[in-house]
Amino acid sequence: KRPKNFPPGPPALPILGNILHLSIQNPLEDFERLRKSYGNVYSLFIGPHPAVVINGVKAMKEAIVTKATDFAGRPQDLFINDVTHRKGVILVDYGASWREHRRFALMTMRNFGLGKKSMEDRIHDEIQHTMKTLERSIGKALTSQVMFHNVASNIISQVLFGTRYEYDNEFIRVTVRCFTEISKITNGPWAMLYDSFHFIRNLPLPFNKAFRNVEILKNLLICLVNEHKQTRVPGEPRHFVDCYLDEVEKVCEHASSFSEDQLIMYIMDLHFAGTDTTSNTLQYGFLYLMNYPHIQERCQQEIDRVLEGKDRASFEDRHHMPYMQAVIHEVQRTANTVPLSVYHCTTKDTELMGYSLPKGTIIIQNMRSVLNEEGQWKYPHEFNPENFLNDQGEFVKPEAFMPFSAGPRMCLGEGLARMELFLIMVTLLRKFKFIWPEDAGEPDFTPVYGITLTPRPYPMKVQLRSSQ
Ligand code: HEM
Repeated sequence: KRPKNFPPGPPALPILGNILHLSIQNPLEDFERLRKSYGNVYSLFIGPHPAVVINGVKAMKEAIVTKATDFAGRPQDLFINDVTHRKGVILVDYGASWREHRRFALMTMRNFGLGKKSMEDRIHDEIQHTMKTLERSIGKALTSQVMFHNVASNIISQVLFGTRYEYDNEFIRVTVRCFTEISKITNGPWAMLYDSFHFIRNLPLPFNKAFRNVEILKNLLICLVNEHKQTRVPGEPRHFVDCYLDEVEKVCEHASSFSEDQLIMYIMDLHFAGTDTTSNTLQYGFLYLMNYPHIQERCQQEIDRVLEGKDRASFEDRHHMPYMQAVIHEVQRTANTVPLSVYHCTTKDTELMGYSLPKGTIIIQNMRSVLNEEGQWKYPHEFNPENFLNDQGEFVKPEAFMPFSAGPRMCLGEGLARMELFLIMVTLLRKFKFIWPEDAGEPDFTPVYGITLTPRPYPMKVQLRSSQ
């Protein structure tokens, strides 16, 4: 039963909640359909759990920016919480442990070069390896799927462990596979059934694969942390893991939430969040650029002009590349990489757009409702970089651009992701032309649903650009 003055929504059935109103394969269309019937703030029951779906910039900002802390919790009784043992940073509830770990990640990433030349160097080093993969594929069709996951995984690995892995190394192959599978299982049909029906939680059903994958990843990370413990010099950190271990030693001196046990899930969180998001955005980026060759060419003209005489792009160059900036932002807008953000929950009884929401209500951000919102974009429903250009051809960012969400829980890797997207796309487009193979048929932009949206595997042909 809906609490008093709770947002409206479709009638919920006992035990089943609203599961029959949603496609368990991909509920995104249903979220849009329900918005048309019930408005920008409506409610659903995920089994016994009341949830509110937020749509459109106005409601979204009121919740996660204006009433920030009221909406900054994370639900704790879902599939994903059991899989990640309620540790780490992404899914941890609003409170001291989350705050300390978030602050630590932001500070340590800055100390290890974010916003500085050293992070650009790491990204460029990794791009060199991708370029070799592409050079070997000239004239043949290749699939970009694993390639972009490898790049993104290695960049965040450099920050976390000070290491990159050859693309055929066991560690990177297993982690990328496990991350990709977890991303799909976690928002997939079995997770939805797990969240709705408590009695199936101990049964041997397909969702157990996510638990197995997390165990595999945990064991790999425990070995890795143990190796680093053998060689570290306290007080002289080489990377994120060393910094954290220094912090754990300080715990003896003052109360803190830092522990070695936390560390494993924490680095898994950062590694996962840093891999599956950027790589899927890049995959969409190149899919669009191959199918809109005039846009690809216009990017290349701007890149050639701005980088003339320079060996490589720097992140600062973005200020002289309004078109490239517009294209990258348009890729992010249309890719809608994290379609339901990460579920929030209310930390106390609160209100939203005149409705009353009790403490503990699950909050689902329908990101598409903002990224495609009519009235916010010149061309809400098409891939068109003009969405980010004004009449003078200057780059502008409308307030509805929020693929990283907003407020206290907003993505803490935004700075890194933006640097990666810019340097990778500019460097690859400067050297190569990306071509949709003639025999590949019509492109399919329909995403595979999960925590992240992924394009279906597609072929790509590369040619060296004659001017380079
Ligand atoms: C294109 C790339 C990326 C996109 C679109 C993206 C998007 C998001 C979104 C929508 C959230 C949820 C925010 C909320 O709950 O309100 C999030 C959270 C998060 N992201 Fe990202 N992300 C990206 C890249 C990264 C990278 C590279 C890292 C690496 C460090 C990262 C780390 C995190 C973490 C740790 C959180 C949880 C923050 C918290 O709960 O306090 N993300 N991201």
